[in-house]
Amino acid sequence: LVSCTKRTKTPKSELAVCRYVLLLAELEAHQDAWPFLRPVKLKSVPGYKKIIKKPMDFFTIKEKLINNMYLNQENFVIDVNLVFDNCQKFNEDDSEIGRAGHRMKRFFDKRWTELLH
Ligand SMILES: Cc1ncccc1N[C@@H](C)c1ccc2c(c1)OCCCO2
Repeated sequence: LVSCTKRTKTPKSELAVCRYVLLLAELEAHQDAWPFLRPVKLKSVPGYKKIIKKPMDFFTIKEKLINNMYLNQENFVIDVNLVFDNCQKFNEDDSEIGRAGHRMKRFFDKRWTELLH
């Protein structure tokens, strides 16, 4: 993972990267994270490729984080929210995956706010 001590950035964005790394680790460890840990296999989920224009998952977010592809915090939050928006679009609210998505979104929103203060 990104070494939080690497002095390649201004201290402010360095702290931000540590915040994302921490938060992402919490998301991945959450008991309801199972549908979101890896990219959806488009061949094993009929309709997903057609309906979801921009697939996203926690592993892909981690890779982007490690490759320093989040130049500002907005892009990190945009990708995390993409995971949950895709989930709401494809899954019924009253379904296993739909409910997991709502719980994960609530958890993320809470932790994101806490980490900002
Ligand atoms: C987030 C999401 N949204 C819509 C569909 C799937 C997913 N997640 C993927 C990883 C998944 C979860 C459960 C699955 C599945 C695949 O394989 C097909 C068989 C049933 O079990």
